[in-house]
Amino acid sequence: MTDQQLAVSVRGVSHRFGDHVAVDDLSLDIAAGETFGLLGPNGAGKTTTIRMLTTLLPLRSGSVRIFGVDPVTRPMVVRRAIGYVPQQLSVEGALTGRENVAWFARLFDVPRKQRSQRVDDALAMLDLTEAADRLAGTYSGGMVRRLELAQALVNRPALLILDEPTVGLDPVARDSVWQRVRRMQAEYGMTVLLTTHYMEEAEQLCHRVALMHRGRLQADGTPAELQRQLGPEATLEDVFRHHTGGSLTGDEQEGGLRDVRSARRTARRLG
Ligand SMILES: Nc1ncnc2c1ncn2[C@@H]1O[C@H](COP(=O)(O)OP(=O)(O)OP(=O)(O)O)[C@@H](O)[C@H]1O
Repeated sequence: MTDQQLAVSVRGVSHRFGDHVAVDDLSLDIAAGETFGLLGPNGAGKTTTIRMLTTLLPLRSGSVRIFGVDPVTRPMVVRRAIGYVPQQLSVEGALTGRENVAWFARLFDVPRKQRSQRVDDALAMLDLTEAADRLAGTYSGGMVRRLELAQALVNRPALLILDEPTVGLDPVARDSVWQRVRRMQAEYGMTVLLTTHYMEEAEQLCHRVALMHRGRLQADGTPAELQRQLGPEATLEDVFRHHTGGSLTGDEQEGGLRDVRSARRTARRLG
């Protein structure tokens, strides 16, 4: 596969926080147009990896290419190609849904003449047209998440990166986010990279997945391939448990604290 057919190519990437190795010699490829899931328990290194791909963290060792472009030497080209929905809230409650998306359109340098159409299109794609002129502070958790997707979509990114897109949402809101992600992907043909703890989400959305544990890549392939390797009856959750030593939440202590943080984030979202 050539560099252009690869949306993301990661080679031998590591990242330390002090003595702690958060990402350890990671290599993976994501083909253009596929939906790729980065799976792993709390603290596996998923967000750190994403932050390096999006140029938010410096790349200290190894190499990354986004559509063949080196983010170290051409960070602006890479940033323009990427739409990023982080775990932290990126919606301003005192602005309307439309104003939130318009703000992102300005941030991303969407040409002035196209802005209002692009904002309308992004809101429509996420089924937020009717609620567009309400303050985002009045939105439900699921609507906030859809508004964040609309923000990330407004510059028509070639690569959409979603960090735990449905954490803290109820099953109905989760399903509605999944539908929109599928629709966005089908309509714009973009590459999607998402992280998730939910194996059902990975099975529903992802063409291929990679499993990380303690900073290292443990396995990658299609969900069906990984399941087959383990046995005829294996589920993706069995695969996950097999490669992470049985834990869906990582190190118990760390998982506890991080779960609280994640629940707080969700509560803020909903509140
Ligand atoms: N800014 C930081 N300073 C110090 N340590 C950090 C920092 N960010 C992350 N870490 C540590 O690096 C490791 C990987 O964290 P990371 O957030 O990448 O994991 P994750 O797989 O995204 O987890 P989660 O699913 O909980 O978001 C963890 O042990 C975490 O505590």
